[in-house]
Amino acid sequence: MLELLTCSEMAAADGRTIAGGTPGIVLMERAGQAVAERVLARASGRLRVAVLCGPGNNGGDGYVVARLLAKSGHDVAVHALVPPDRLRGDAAEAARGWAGAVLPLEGWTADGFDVVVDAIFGAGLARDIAAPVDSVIAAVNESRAHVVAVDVPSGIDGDTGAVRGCAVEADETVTFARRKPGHLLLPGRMHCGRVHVADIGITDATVADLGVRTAANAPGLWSDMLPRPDAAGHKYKRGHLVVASGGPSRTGAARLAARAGLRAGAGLVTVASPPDAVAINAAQLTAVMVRPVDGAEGLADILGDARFNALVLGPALGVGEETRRMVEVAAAAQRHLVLDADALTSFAGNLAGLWQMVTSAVPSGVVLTPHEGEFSRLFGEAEGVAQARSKLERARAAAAASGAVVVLKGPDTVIAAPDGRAAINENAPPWLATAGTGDVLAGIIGGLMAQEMPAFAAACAGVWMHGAAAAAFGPGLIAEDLPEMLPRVWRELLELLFSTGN
Ligand SMILES: NC(=O)C1=CN([C@@H]2O[C@H](COP(=O)(O)OP(=O)(O)OC[C@H]3O[C@@H](n4cnc5c(N)ncnc54)[C@H](OP(=O)(O)O)[C@@H]3O)[C@@H](O)[C@H]2O)[C@@H](O)CC1
Ligand SMILES: Nc1ncnc2c1ncn2[C@@H]1O[C@H](COP(=O)(O)OP(=O)(O)O)[C@@H](O)[C@H]1O
Ligand SMILES: [K+]
Repeated sequence: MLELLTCSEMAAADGRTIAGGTPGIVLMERAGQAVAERVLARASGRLRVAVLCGPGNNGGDGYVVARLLAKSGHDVAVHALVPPDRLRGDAAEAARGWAGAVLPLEGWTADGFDVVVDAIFGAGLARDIAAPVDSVIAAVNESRAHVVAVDVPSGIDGDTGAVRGCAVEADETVTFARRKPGHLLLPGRMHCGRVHVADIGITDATVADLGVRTAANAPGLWSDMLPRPDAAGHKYKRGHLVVASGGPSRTGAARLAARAGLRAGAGLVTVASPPDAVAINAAQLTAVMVRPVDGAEGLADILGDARFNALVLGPALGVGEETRRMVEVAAAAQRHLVLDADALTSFAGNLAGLWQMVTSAVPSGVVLTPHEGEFSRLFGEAEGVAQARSKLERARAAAAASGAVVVLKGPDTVIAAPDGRAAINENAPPWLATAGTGDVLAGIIGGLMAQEMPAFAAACAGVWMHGAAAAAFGPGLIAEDLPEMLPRVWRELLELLFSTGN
């Protein structure tokens, strides 16, 4: 159930289900039923319900909801953007099932309604919302009524999560078969309230046949690739992660990443430190080791030892030629690589160099972890990025342009692979936005890759574990707290895996 369907994939699933013998009106009836159930779940007495119906099938769902709620004894008013005789197909049929009055949508006010069912626009939203719907949406958002959106809050683009002019702020959203990217991407996610997925008879096999490439990021996506504790294992079997440190006044970021890599399960972790910063690093490290490494040349020397199998390069490393050369040395030495912060910025304006470096690295892949600023410096000019309609499409275009797995960070982090797979993360709490948490993320992903977890899976798992660690700690979090929460996250993950037999 982790797949996220675009509006056109949903339409294809709908079409195939209808072709398989389930009439469209039956799907609409089930959709309306699922929405009505959500409203009824709240009812302790007679409710005053406004059902706001648009001109398409989203409105059709609304007429079904209106009929079912009225039948259950609630006081229902239908307000429609177009008169029922202008509806077509299944929506027209659904409207014929509504015996009550149909009032105009224009000028609707929230007076006295307990519940608003938003069935104005769903997957068919095609342009920005204008008058008179804009003022109706403003009235919905100002009202005290409980708002239940059908499929997506009207005004939210289901594919991109964008607000098209203005959008309903729902308390609950009932969608069908699977969630859509717009339920997870911002700002869409903030408009949905709680999202329920209703089964309307579109089978898992029908969804599987669509070849969907986008998923919500959750353990089901990568748990079978997680490194497992092995009774016969020893530390050398769990990889040796190297994290490069900046100079004497810029060492903290590498230590944060290093500790996170160790907590993520790497058998050993070494901070590769400029010689003049070794004393500072050594004074603050215990389980993590330190080694003097002087720039790209020094890195090439230590990579003569095949046991150093993964590297995190970038946190506070410095922007410029030397950092770029360190990245190239690591890639040429065929190590698993996580590139963050300064390592990314060192390739700004040099996408061809980045591509060359990535494609010379190990086939299992390179992971790039830009935040929005680093992303635009690096990929602003990349093919497909400027034209992309959403964060999801931008991350995908960047992965294709670089050949690397791209983790485009933020409250709705998108992880995209060059082969087109992508995942949207949703477990990161807002208190994760604090200095140094990005360094920790790079370390977690590096730690998983040191254990030979494939790049895309390691990136998805790392992002999820990072969010789960922050959620487990709670508000007041600082970056140092994150690695210390990983044991709890691991325990929960492993319990989940053993309980589901995976
Ligand atoms: N697929 C499935 O499996 C199932 C789908 N189901 C339901 O169907 C919904 C999709 O229905 P849909 O395709 O008819 O689109 P919908 O959102 O009703 O809007 C289209 C209408 O709005 C209009 N319009 C668009 N933008 C506008 C704007 N800014 N301002 C003004 N007008 C605008 C547009 O006009 P046009 O662009 O043609 O001029 C057209 O008339 C889906 O969300 C779900 O609820 C369920 O029944 C269960 C099975
Ligand atoms: N509003 C937010 N809600 C949840 N997570 C966030 C939010 N803003 C940022 N993050 C996460 O916090 C981390 C910040 O990383 P980054 O921007 O590299 O910071 P730093 O360079 O200080 O380490 C990323 O994992 C990002 O996804
Ligand atoms: K809607």
